[in-house]
Amino acid sequence: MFTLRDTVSSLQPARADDLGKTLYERFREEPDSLIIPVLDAEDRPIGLVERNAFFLRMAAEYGRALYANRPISVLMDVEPLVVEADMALAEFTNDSLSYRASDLLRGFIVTDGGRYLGVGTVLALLQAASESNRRALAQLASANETAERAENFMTAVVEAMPSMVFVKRADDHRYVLLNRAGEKTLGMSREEMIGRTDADFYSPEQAEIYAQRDRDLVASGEVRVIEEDLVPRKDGTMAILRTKKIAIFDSEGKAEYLVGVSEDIADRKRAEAQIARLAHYDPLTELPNRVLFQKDLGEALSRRARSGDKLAVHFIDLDRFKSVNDTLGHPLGDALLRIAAERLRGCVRDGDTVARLGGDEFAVVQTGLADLTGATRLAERVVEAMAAPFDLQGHQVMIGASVGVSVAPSDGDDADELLKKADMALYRAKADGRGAFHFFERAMDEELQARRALELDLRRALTAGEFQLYYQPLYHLGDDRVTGCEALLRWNHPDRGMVSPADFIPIAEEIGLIVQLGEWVLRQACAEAATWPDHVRLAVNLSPAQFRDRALVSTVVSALAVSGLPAQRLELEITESVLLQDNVANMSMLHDLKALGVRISMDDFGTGYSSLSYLRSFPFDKIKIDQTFVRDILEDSDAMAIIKAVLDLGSSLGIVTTAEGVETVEQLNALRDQGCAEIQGYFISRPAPASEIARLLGVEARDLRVPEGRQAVLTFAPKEAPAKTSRAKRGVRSAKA
Ligand SMILES: Nc1nc2c(ncn2[C@@H]2O[C@@H]3COP(=O)(O)O[C@H]4[C@@H](O)[C@H](n5cnc6c(=O)[nH]c(N)nc65)O[C@@H]4COP(=O)(O)O[C@H]3[C@H]2O)c(=O)[nH]1
Repeated sequence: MFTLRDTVSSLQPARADDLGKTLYERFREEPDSLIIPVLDAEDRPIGLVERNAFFLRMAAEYGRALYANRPISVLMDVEPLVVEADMALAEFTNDSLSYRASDLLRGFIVTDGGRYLGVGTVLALLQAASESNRRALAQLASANETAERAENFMTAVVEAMPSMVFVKRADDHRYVLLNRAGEKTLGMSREEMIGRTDADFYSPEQAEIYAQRDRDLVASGEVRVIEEDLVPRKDGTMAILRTKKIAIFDSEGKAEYLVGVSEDIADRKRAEAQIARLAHYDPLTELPNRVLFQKDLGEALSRRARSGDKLAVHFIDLDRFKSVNDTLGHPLGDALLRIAAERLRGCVRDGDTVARLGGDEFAVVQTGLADLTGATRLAERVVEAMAAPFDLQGHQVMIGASVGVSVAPSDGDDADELLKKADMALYRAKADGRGAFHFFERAMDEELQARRALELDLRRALTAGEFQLYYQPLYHLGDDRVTGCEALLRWNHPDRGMVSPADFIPIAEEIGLIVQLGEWVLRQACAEAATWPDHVRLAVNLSPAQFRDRALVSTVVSALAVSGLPAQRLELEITESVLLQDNVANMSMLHDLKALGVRISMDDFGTGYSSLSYLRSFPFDKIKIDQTFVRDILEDSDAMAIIKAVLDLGSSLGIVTTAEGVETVEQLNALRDQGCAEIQGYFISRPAPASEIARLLGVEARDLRVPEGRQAVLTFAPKEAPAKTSRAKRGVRSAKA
């Protein structure tokens, strides 16, 4: 007996928890699969995903981003028609008149004992019917009236099929059938078509191609697929069809009919083109994305190798984009990126590639250069174009851009290498003050290697016990004694010797090590300070990056509890950048710390924005005047005026003021004359290890005083050899602000 088992083609199913991107890849690799059945863990069918519906969904804006990583169970839109394999075709055709035509046409799932076996398609039904040489139909006919029902069924199905179905006679290639979808696809009625051949509709060349295909089909006896065929419609427009054809043979093996099913793939082609576009273009700016940029750069480099010209890669980063995005919101941030992309397009020549690599990073491939003049000009044009104000719905915004440039062949001839070197040059342009461009130089590579090595060493240093704390006294001029010590971190590198905190703290911030390191400093310093006399406070620097760690307050609580140091003896020094970034959260942490009884100092005052509003926004216990003012106090009347103003401000707000970097008795006396309460600096003592400080504090408690005289009295010799610092100290803790 002819059963549905004979119509099953095995089609690899998907699992409910597979991801959308698995389906996407399968549909692309298997153009024959119109559906993919979805199974549960026990191999039972639970759904179907349709090719066209799926592609349209993935091609929609953000479609891929939305669905690619979702499980297939979310993407199933169709309840499958499930039939058991042993069902007789006769019975199926009987029953099938009650099914929805679309269920059948899309394909139905055939199971064996409830478990998935494969899919049945209408085309497979037709084919199976011919292969069994009408045996099935004859049997059906004998089973009273079933043949007629089967034929009715077949006709109903063929008519309802959304794909074009046509049948020709195998001997003279005359059309004998065209379904409704076929009439629509070709723009021709069946009356016009039936009884004629292709030669009656198409050019002789076209008709001959079709005739040859038909002859091949009969000769091979196999299913043939024409992946993409441009077929003229009656009105002259073109249909894009994918056609599957089979020949149907009679009992003597003579070809009787040629059956074709054509699918109009114009929509699918459009969706695929859209997807290809999404894979290569940035939807926001419509510029090529990183993938296409790298492809274009690779091709441009091959052309360059033949022509011998130079080629430049410009890596462009918008300078203050993040703050625009944060303050004006993402829609205006997007608008800015679109305008920036437009300006960049306006800077380059036709044939050069402008791409958005992501975020606020863009890149340009500039080809056909005889020397570096052209590259310099382009970089200048980009910097200039980005420096002009951006009008964002009435907000005038200035951001600027920095550019790093690498050149082939002098900096390399490989896409990744050139991009990497342009990036290094960009890093330098930013470090040099932004709004500038820089060409790659070999030394940058060496610097980068050195920095990488330092990063690796730094990650290791904490466990290797290479960090140590030094302490520098804070001297109270009114009480004439040391009333506190500031903990200053030292890294004793096994090969490099002492590395300055100005060199390694910014790196620790960048690589995220500062939280761990800062916690070590707090715990170590609290433990050491707990052994000092009760009136001596401990000051500890906090990096803005430590405020990103929501556990900061509990770390402080724990360091105090474990060491037994009273909270009132701990002073935390912050810079104003802590108040600049993520203001609300940081402010609430500062209040929590203050509520513990810990004192909060504003460090390096006078170097940044020094906005008075910061002093009003939080009840600071202390202001530390930056050492640059103290250094100039005797020579520069402006420095003196600023110090006076800060001292007045401190006293009117009831905040203690400390002057940093006091190196001479003249500076000390000048500060004392202005009413400064507290000083810190080499004149009192250089930073020294804990053991020295403990000794000093013991001695000092007995008899050391700073007199009105001329020399330093904390006769304690400077113990610290100065560390080599390659960067200015200023802004060390605000590097990431
Ligand atoms: N020329 C001169 N310099 C003086 C004088 N008196 C003190 N100094 C130096 O000035 C710096 C004062 O620390 P800072 O402003 O908080 O500046 C510190 C601070 O911002 C940061 N830092 C140090 N330790 C830590 C730490 O444990 N955590 C964090 N987050 N930052 C730290 O590194 C910066 C540099 O630290 P150091 O190199 O130890 O440099 C120290 C100190 O050695 C003087 O009379 N003349």
